[in-house]
Amino acid sequence: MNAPNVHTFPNTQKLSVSLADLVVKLSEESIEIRDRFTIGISGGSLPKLLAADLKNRDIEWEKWEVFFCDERLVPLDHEDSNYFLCKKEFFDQVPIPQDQIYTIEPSLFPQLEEAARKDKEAVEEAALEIVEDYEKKLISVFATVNSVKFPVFDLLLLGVGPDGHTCSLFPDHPLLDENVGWVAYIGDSPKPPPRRITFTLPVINHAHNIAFVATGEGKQDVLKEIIEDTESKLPAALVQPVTGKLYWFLDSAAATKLIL
Ligand SMILES: O=C1O[C@H](COP(=O)(O)O)[C@@H](O)[C@H](O)[C@H]1O
Repeated sequence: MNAPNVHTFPNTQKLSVSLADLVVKLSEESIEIRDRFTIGISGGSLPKLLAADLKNRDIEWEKWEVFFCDERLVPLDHEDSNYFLCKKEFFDQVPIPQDQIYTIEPSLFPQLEEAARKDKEAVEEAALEIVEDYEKKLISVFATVNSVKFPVFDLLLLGVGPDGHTCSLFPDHPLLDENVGWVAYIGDSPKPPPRRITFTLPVINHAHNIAFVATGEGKQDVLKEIIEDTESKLPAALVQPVTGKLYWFLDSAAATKLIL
C-alpha cells in the first residue's frame, strides 16, 4: 500500500486553499489524459470546505462528471440529502453541467415511501432499484474507458465521522465485506437518516486518488487510530488504494494527537 500523504493546516481556510490546489491539479491532469474528470463527493462537512476556494478557480467544469460517494434515501430537496447540501454549498457556485451531476433517481422515491408503509422486505426491494439505477449511471460513465470490474475514479473526496465511518460504511457492519457490488444499500445506518446508499470499499479502493478531509477536535482520537494503527478495522482505515494515492487534509485541531 502507498503511504498516505498527511497534510495539516493551522485553520480551515488554509486547508481549503490546499485542497483546491490538489483538485485543480488532478482535474487538469485527468482532462489532459482522458478528456474528463471523474469525481466522487461526500456530504457532511466536506462540500463547504471544498467549495470555499475551489469555486473561484479556473477549471474546465464542463469536463467534470460528478457522483456521490454516499447518499441518504430522502428526496433531493430534503435537508438531509447530500445532493441538496452539495448543491447549496458547491454546485450553485460553479458551472458543472447538470446532466453530469449523477443523483439518485427521484422518480423511484414514491415506491420507496409506499414500501416504507408496508414492511422491511418491500423497502429493501425498492431500495435495490435505487442501487441498480445508480450502478447503471456509473456504468454509463465508466464502462467504455475503464475496466468494468470496478469504476476507477480520478478522485474521491471522503469525510470521516468520529466513529470512523466513511461514506455510509459504518464500524462492524456487514457491508464492509461487500467485494462485488459497486453500490450498496444500508437500512440501519446508526447515524440518521437510517436508509442510505454507499459506494463499496472496492470501488473506493480502485480510485486513482482518494482524499480524506477531517476537521475539529471531535475527530482527534479516531484519526489517531485510523492513521497510526495499522491493525485498525474502522471503515476509514480500510480505505487502502490498490494502486492509487491517499491524501489526508486535516486542520490542526483534528491532527493534535498524531505523531507526524
Ligand atoms: O453521514 C455522513 O457523514 C460522513 C462524515 O461527515 P462529517 O460531517 O463528519 O464530515 C460523510 O462523509 C458522509 O458523506 C455523510 O453521509
